[in-house]
Parts: sequence; C-alpha cells; structure tokens
Amino acid sequence: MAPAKDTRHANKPKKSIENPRILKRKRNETELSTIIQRVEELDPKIRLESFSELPLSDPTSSGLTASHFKSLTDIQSRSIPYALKGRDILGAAKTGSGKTLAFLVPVLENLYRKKWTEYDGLGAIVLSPTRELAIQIFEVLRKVGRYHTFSAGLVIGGKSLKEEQERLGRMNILVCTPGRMLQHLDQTAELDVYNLQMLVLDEADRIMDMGFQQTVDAIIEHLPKTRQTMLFSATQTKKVSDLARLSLQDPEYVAVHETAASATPSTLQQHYIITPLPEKLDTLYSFIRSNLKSKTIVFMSSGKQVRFVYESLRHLQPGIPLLHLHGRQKQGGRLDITTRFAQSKHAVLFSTDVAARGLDFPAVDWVIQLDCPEDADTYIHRVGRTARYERNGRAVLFLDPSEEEGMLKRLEQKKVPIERINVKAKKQQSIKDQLQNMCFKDPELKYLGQKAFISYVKSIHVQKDKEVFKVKDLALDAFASSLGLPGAPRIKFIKGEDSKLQKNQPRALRYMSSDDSDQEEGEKKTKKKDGVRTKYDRMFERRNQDVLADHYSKLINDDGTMVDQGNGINGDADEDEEFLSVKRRFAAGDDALGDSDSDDSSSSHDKQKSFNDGDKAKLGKKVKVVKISDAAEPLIIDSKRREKLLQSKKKLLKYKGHSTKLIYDDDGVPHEAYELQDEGKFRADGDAQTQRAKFLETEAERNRVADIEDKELEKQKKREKKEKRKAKERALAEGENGVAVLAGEEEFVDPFQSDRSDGDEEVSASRGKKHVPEEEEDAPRQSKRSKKSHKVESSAKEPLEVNTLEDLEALATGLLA
Ligand SMILES: Nc1ncnc2c1ncn2[C@@H]1O[C@H](COP(=O)(O)OP(=O)(O)OP(=O)(O)O)[C@@H](O)[C@H]1O
Repeated sequence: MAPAKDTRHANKPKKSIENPRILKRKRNETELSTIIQRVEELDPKIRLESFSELPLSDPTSSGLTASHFKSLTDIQSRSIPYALKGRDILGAAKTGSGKTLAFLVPVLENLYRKKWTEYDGLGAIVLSPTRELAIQIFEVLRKVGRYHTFSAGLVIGGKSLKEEQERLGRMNILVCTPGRMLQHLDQTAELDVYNLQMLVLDEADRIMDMGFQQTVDAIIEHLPKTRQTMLFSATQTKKVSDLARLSLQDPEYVAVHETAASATPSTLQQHYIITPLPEKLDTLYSFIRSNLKSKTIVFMSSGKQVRFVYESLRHLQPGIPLLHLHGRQKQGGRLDITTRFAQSKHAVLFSTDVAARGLDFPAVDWVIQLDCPEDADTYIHRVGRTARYERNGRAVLFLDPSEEEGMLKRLEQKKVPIERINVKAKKQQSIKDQLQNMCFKDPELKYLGQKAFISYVKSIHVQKDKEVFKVKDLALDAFASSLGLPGAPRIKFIKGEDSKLQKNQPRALRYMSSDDSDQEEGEKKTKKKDGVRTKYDRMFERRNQDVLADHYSKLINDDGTMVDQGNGINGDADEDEEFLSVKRRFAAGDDALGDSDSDDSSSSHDKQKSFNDGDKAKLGKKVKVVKISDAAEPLIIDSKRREKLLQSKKKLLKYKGHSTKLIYDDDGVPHEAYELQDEGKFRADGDAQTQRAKFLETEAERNRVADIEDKELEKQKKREKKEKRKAKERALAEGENGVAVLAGEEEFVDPFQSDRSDGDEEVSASRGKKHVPEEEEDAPRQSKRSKKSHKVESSAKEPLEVNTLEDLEALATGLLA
C-alpha cells in the first residue's frame, strides 16, 4: 500500500562501502532486521526478546547483558507483525504496556527495509498531543534507533521557527505536536511530505478529539493518501468518523486487553475517598505529610489550581520536595520539572492533565486525583502514570459526595475496579487557619486563591457530564474559606451557551471576559450588602491593587506592545490568560482593570464624565483622555500605540469630506466620475428606467470581468511570491552544502540536554553518515556540528540538580519536625 519508492535521486552519490563505521552499522541493522523478520513469522502469541534495548543480537557491543532481554509485551508481539506488513493499525492496550515500541520498531524497520535515505524525504511522522510526550517518544526513538542512520527531529514549538525550518528539509522521521507540525507544513518550503510512508498517532483518541480537530484535519490534507497509518492509545477511538478522517484502509484492530476484567493494569490498586470539597486541601496535606517517602502525582483541573496549591503548600513546608507542572509554563521550565520529577526518589508533582497521558515517570508510588477527572478515559490515563510495566502502584480519587454516584457509574461502565477507603480521622490535619493567615498577609496568594476558586468552579460548570458535575451541589462558600479566602468570589456564567462549546474554546477566550470582573463585582456587592465592617474585613476585601497594577504595567510596555510576563507568584513562567485581554479601549467609567469593553457608545459617553482622577491614577501617569471631535467619544490614551492610532485617526478626520474622484480625459480636462449628461441627448436615448437597467447591466458585467482578472492577478502574485521564497530557501540550503541526516549514534542530540545547555534546540538533530561519504561534507558545517556535539556532551556531564534550595529547606524542616 505504500507508494513506489521515489526514484528522483537515482543518481545520488554511492556510499563508500570501505568505510568501517558504515560497515559496522550496517551489520547491526541487518541483525535487527533479521530479528524483526523472526517476529513477523511468529505466531503473535509467542513472546520474544525485548526491543527496548537494541540491538539485541550483540549484547557486548551495546553494553547490555542477557538480563536486558525480556519478553515482548502483548501489544508489541501482536501489533508489530501487522505493522511490518504495512497494515493500518488501531492499537489499544493498557497504560504502561509498551505501546511506544509497538509503533517505533515498525517505523524504523519499515524505513530500513525500503532502504530509506536522506534523499527520500520525510518517511514517518509521529504525532503526540503534548510536548512532554513528544520529547519522551523522541528519547525512545533515539535509543532504539541508535544503530540506524535515519535523520530524526523533534518539532514541538516554543522556539524559533526559522531554526527548525533550516533543519527540517532533510529529516526522515519527525516526532511532533500537531500545532507546530501544521505550521511547518504550511510554511516550510523545504519540508517534503509527498513521499511519506507512515503516520503514527500516539494517544490517538486525544489527538482526534475536538481540541485538535481542525489542526489534524489540516495536517492530513497535506499528506499523501496512500500511507500506513497507526493509531495507539489505552482508550482507543473506534469512531467511524475518526477513521474516515484519517482515510484508514482496512485497519487491523489490535486490542489486547479488550476481554480483560479491568481496563487498568492489574498491578494497580485503586481507591476513592469521599471528601467534601471544603476538606479537600486538608486531606491532601494530611496525605502528603504521611507519605514523605513516596513519589506522588496530584492531578488538578486547572493551571490556576495547580499554582495555588503548590504555592500554599510550599509555604507550609510539608517535608518533601514539591513540584508543579501546567501548560502555561515556559518550555524550559516544563522540561526541567519533568526531568527533576523523573529523577526524584521522593517528591510530589502537582499537575494538570498535561501529564495525564503517556508520560513514563519511573517508579511513581501514588496518583492522587484531587479534582474529579472529566471522564473515565481521563481517569484511566491519569492513574496510568503509576503501575507501569508490571510494577505496583496505588491511586486515590477524591470525590465530593455530589460526584460519587455519577463517577462510580462511569468507572464501572469502563471496567475500572475501584474501592472506597476512609481517611483516618486522627491523621487528618486542618490547614484552613494557616491558609487564611497566609492569604491575609500575602495579597498575591489571596489573589491566586481567588483565581483558583474561579477556575475550579468554571471547570465544573463547563463539564458536559451533568450526572457527575453539579455546581449547585457544591459548598462553594466553605470551599472558598478552605482556600483561605474571605468569601466566595461571585462568578457569572454565560447563559445559554453550550457547555461543550465553551469547553473547547481557547482558555484565554473562555475566561477573559469574566475572571477579574466577576470577582471584583462579587466583592463590590458584598461590600454594599453587609453592614458594619471591621478593619480586618476591609483588609481582606481590598482589591490587591498592587498586584493588578503590577501585572498591568508589565503587560503594557512603554511602547504599548504586549510583553510576555513570565512571572507567576514567585517568578514562575506562567501567565494568567485574562491579562492578555487587558489591553483595550477603556470605556470610561468601566473599571479600569476589570470589566469588559462596552460597545454602547452612548453609555460610554455618559460614563466618560465619571472617569475621575482616581481612575486615571489606577492607570498610571501615562493616561490621557482625548476627544477627537464633539460627536466622537473620547479616547483614553494609555499607551504609545494608542496615541499613534489616535494621530492617524485625526489625520483621517481632517481629510474626510474633501476628496472627490476626478477623471481626466485625453485632453487633460477633469471630469467627475458620473457627470450629468445633456438633457436632450438623455431623452433621445430612451426611457430612464430602461437606460438605468442597461447601465446597471453593463456595469455589473464590467465588475464581474474585472473581478476575475483581479483574482487571477492576485493568485499569480501569490504564486510568484511563494516560488521566490522557495527558491531563496533552496538556494540557502544548497549554499550550506551540508546534509541534514540526524541519527549518527554519537550525535543524536538529547532534547533534554540541548534545552538545558543552550535553551534553543527544538528540532533536535544529529547526523549519520551512512549515505554520505565523510569526505563529501564541508568543513565549516562539520566544525559547527562537532562544536554542537561537544556542547551537548559537556552539558550532559554536569550532574543535574535535583532539588532547589527551597525543596531542601522544605525537606529539612520536615525532618526536623
Ligand atoms: N518489551 C519490553 N520489555 C521491558 N520493558 C518494556 C518493554 N516494552 C516497554 N517497556 C517499558 O514499559 C514502560 C511503559 O512503556 P510505554 O511508555 O511505551 O507504555 P504505553 O503503553 O505507551 O503507556 P501509556 O498508555 O501510558 O502511554 C517503559 O518504561 C518501557 O521502557
């Protein structure tokens, strides 16, 4: 089913068979090939040696011993044979059962058998829903493919597109996230996919769901229809629509655990506890305190929750290193955190679902689900971070009484065995007073708590499974107070909107209109309602102006451009998405930092009158209020950009009404576009209505023709522009006279290392030399490469710092306590 191999490069340079390095590699590859051949011939039930450490045939050469050779897992032994025959595959197997190798081995082996070279272009794409998982897959590919000479790259965004573009042109295998891949398919002229043989979707059901729908469809449009497609997940999609979107051809459904009693690993113990929402944090803290010698992941529903819980528990110093991970952190920070957690023996990682799928952290003891997962599939993936590949693990789900019945039903439907346990009352500690004290002293923490509260409530509100998630049944006031907040921030929900739609909206959009405004409004209303206010009440209720003003001034730079904040409560890299929506026109009278824009100009005009000095002060010294004309509403100048905008508006207004279109005839006499004709002549031409109709007809025809010509011209221009760009990029690439083959064994760049060493290495690449004799490579490029390898090597030698000072402090305090 794969297309005939490209013969474009029939004249490509012959590789030097005398080169001993090439011979050595070739031998290893042949051995690998033979082993896989054996698998192909086997009855799929028979277990073979593991591919996890290749090559298998020569332990001494790879430093491996016989103990490394374990059995193939079920999914590997059953799907690899089909995959090697070029069949499309729908692979489903429990978490931690070795699906990664089940697709990477065939990717390598199929390309090897087709004698794929750098000249054949991109042979395989592996798509992953998250950057972390893509990095992990790339790492495994690096290991298993180290005796191959294919070039492979990691494309996960977050870094310079240009730098990636330079290297992508000659890759054979790409591991990527959908968004960045599409960007390259659209923009990188050198990326040649017309010969693509294999497309793999890891965590396929996630990639095919609503969040990625448009991106994935657009990617598929770029790819050739005749290719092998493999989908893997612990919760595989069987939706016909998904299969149709991917143009799967007679796929083999390899579902190894379909008849198993449980959908989760048998080595996993699963429990749930009923803990009312206001007691959740107490229970979590008590759990952490009594498991200081464990490695735990705690899942929450939003990044803001993660930040608040991390920040507040960190202050309490439980005696174990705490880490936190969510999607709004910068890439470098995310990598550092996952690496630190992977290397830690005892630690707690607070995370959103960004870590729920695919990540293979070694030896995780506990998975705690502090917030109920949105569905049973998410539950299965979250708990799958422990009890991986025959190891033991334990998982605890925290449920509010209102969630119990619905969630248990969902889990039962998905064959998840789970038992209730109770918390030992004498071990339960309350941290409510401490949190209140902390929030009182630290307005930033209180502000974070308010955001965490709002994002939690909203996350419940947008859930589509209303049998499980019922906002009205939650004790919200008590929950707010358990976070240390003086009262529950009031939240407005968008009425009548489909919750699913909201949920799939970009997060910034979903929340931008209401977070701050709701919270402030809630506070204002509480103020009005209540009677006597104490000093403490007032302090609690003050609006953290310092926090907001600080954020605000950071958002609007001197030149009015948005700046990347990168500052969480303690210099964290994450951002609050609603701040991104701050830069806008302030309808006067609106709260300068909170409420949404008003389109009603009359009301904003009225409001302008009340835009007083106090409000201006909130915006800082740079604010000017300017009126363009009597009719126009005043503009608030809060940035240079807005000032420029105003200037150009003024110019426009100045000339408005003075321009007339004149047409000059052959004698240079000006005429108006439509001049009145001589009346006698007009009458002679016939009835006015007929003339009008005729005129309209000819003009419409003229427009139609002009429109077609314009469109053609536009297309032509675009084509020329694209051609020029492509030619330029090609010329540049050829000028370099280098070969971007990546997978030389010593030079396969470790994405973790490269990120740490120079922080600018998204397409991690190294080069092999099988198909290009060394003497053909130009010196400058070689030296650049060797410098790079050296850099990576030296950074690899530095021991990775596992704990921060704060973690160590926390640990020490805990031990002393
Ligand atoms: N044949 C094997 N022998 C020994 N260990 C293996 C074998 N195959 C995979 N493993 C190990 O099992 C662990 C889990 O593998 P992997 O990450 O591929 O699981 P997965 O099925 O993709 O899980 P998830 O559904 O969570 O993504 C890894 O640490 C991997 O090295």
